[in-house]
Amino acid sequence: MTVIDIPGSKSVTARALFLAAAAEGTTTLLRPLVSDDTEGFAAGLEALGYTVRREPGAWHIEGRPAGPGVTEADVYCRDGATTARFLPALAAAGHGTFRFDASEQMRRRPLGPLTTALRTLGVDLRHGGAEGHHPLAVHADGVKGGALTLDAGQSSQYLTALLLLGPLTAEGLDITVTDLVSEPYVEITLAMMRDFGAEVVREDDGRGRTYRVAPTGYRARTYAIEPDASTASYFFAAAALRPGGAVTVPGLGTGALQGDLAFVDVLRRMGAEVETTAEATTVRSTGALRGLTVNMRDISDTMPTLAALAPFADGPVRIEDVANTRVKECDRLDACADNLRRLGVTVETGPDWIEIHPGTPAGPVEVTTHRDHRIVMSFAVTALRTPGITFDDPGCVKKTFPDFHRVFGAFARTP
Ligand SMILES: O=C(O)C1=C[C@@H](OP(=O)(O)O)[C@@H](O)[C@H](O)C1
Ligand SMILES: C=C(OP(=O)(O)O)C(=O)O
Repeated sequence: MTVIDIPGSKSVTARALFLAAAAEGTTTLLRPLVSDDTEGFAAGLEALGYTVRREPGAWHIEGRPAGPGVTEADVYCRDGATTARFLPALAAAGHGTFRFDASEQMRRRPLGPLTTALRTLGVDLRHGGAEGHHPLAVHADGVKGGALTLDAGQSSQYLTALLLLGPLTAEGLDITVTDLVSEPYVEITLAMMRDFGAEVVREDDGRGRTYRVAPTGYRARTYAIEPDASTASYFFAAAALRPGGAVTVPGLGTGALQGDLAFVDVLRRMGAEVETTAEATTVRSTGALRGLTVNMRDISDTMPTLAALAPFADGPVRIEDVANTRVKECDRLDACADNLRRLGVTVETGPDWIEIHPGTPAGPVEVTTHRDHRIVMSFAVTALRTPGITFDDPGCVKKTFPDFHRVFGAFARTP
């Protein structure tokens, strides 16, 4: 049985950095993810005048409940959507002029509903180019709070950014949501806000759901980051694929925060054996890999993992309700379909679905990654059974897992 230590969760690290920065006191984050996304988030905080002291295995953040420690800043968000969407909300609670920009890839990704919501709250926010995209400037003078309606059908990160801002407003925030994808990420947000002292409730009525956030601020604490469940999906998929394969991931057990751990339920439906204890999750191959139809609206970061595994199933794999994967690091439905077709696999796609037929992928093929870490890590699973797969940009895994090739390669070589 191979035991793999998976690096910390990107989503939990990003939220913890926001909460620590906004809290009263000094927070210590244990086992934060160290990758381009989270280092970019921490660097963004530093540009805004926060202090982040990094030690191996622990980051210490001095909180500033009054907001950024500078009155003017330029923040570069790299490729990270958590950085690009959460930090403008943090800046809005402060006082000053804060300019944000991001990579070409991130500039293409939308954030219009978030910028519209911030303006509704009275924030003077101006775009440097296209409306609803980076670059943008926040001319901040605190946020009074109030009520707003939000469409988070394209990204839950708009809602998370506003929820995180809620406790920093003068009067609190009521957010009524008309549509929502990736809902488990909002559950992570709510749980972590409460861990840092916030009061937030969710009410459902005929019109939809409303999140009511009280103006409590946040309290610093020591917080341990759990391993990244989306990263773990490549190892779980590999274990399910390899004859006699098995892997245990410690730190992702029944109490895990991340919805993406539900990827193992998909593998179980396909025939793998899955065991989840309080401390860990184990996936074992049974030799069977069945086709299935699955709705991945809640766990769409694992759509490419399943797509890359799918040709080896004994029937078609149809993945539904994943339109928002078209506005990630790349259009992931098209990227998965194109690369699978180049490997000789039959694939159909629609606006929000993909169907992959059984087949034997054949190289040599250089996978077109579109600088998307998940395309690389997913097709590394396909490569376990397909000689001749290479990548046009293997290094883009640095977004969430700089050491992926070494760790996954060593895992693949274990008998
Ligand atoms: O809040 C978060 O940390 C995330 C939410 C999800 O995005 P969407 O809500 O845009 O689907 C997910 O895909 C992303 O990797 C991380
Ligand atoms: C979509 C992703 O990242 P983000 O939206 O945080 O940039 C991802 O990590 O798959």
